[in-house]
Amino acid sequence: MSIKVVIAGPRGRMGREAVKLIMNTAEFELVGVLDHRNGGRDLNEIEGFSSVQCPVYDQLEECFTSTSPDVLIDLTIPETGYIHTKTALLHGVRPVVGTTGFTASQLKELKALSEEKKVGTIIAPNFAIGAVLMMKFSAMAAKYFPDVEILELHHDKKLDAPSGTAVKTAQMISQQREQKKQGHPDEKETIQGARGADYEGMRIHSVRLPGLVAHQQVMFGGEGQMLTLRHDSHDRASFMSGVKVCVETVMNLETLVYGLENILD
Ligand SMILES: NC(=O)C1=CN([C@@H]2O[C@H](COP(=O)(O)OP(=O)(O)OC[C@H]3O[C@@H](n4cnc5c(N)ncnc54)[C@H](O)[C@@H]3O)[C@@H](O)[C@H]2O)C=CC1
Ligand SMILES: O=C(O)C1=N[C@H](C(=O)O)C[C@H](O)C1
Repeated sequence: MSIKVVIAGPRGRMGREAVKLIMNTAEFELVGVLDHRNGGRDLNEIEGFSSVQCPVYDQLEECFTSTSPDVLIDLTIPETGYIHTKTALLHGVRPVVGTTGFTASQLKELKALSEEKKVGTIIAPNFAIGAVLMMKFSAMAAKYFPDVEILELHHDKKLDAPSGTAVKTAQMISQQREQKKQGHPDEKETIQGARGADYEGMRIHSVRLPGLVAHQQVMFGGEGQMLTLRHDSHDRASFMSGVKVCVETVMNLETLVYGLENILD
């Protein structure tokens, strides 16, 4: 039996890749898409989708009622993605969320709702296996190198900063080290923001430039040595094997999983 999927944000950079993935995977069926600007049309009327037949909705509830999907893939923007995820949980539809920028309290609320409704949910700040390994290796390294700074670099159309990946990396590192104020105890910024964002004493620096896709460098400093871990997504195809695993796995979950590393062997 196929897994029925709805995609929110099909015209986006990630949404377009996700439409291709679902269309090219025999076990998945694209039953609808949510696009706030094109409700009532068919996807094949929209530029770039001439070979994909599928109804477009601008209201999520109507989409769910008409298509009875198993899974919602959300690839939109933070505020909207949060509302979509909540709405999906209330309708018994399993969310697979790539959208980043949710607050800690939103994540907590969605986790509680997922558990209450027993509706599996995956929120993955990064679907690329290489990025997940970089995060895991960073957490391992932090035990030996507690002085660390994160540099994330993205295209200049990105809305949230720091990236979801950088925040998740910092969280994973902070589970392996004591909170630590880094740098000189008396350091002063002469231009505000020079030292980056502060996550439990760990600095996160965000670069936004045309020409970039999605990149992160985690730098560890020790006595007379440096360790640098870096991952580069040069193409959004890098995220799609992770999306596929999430859609398959979420079917067997009854709680919320935050991070692809928690479902990989
Ligand atoms: N988890 C992961 O591996 C990855 C996550 N992302 C995240 O995915 C999200 C989307 O990224 P991109 O595709 O690059 O962005 P994009 O800007 O290309 O696409 C965003 C989509 O959201 C839709 N949208 C905007 N406002 C909306 C609203 N009010 N209602 C419904 N739809 C709305 C737009 O029409 C567009 O299709 C971002 O949060 C980004 O950080 C991006 C790449 C990888
Ligand atoms: O917006 C992006 O492009 C990306 N967003 C995710 C994030 O915020 O970490 C994942 C990846 O870095 C690409």
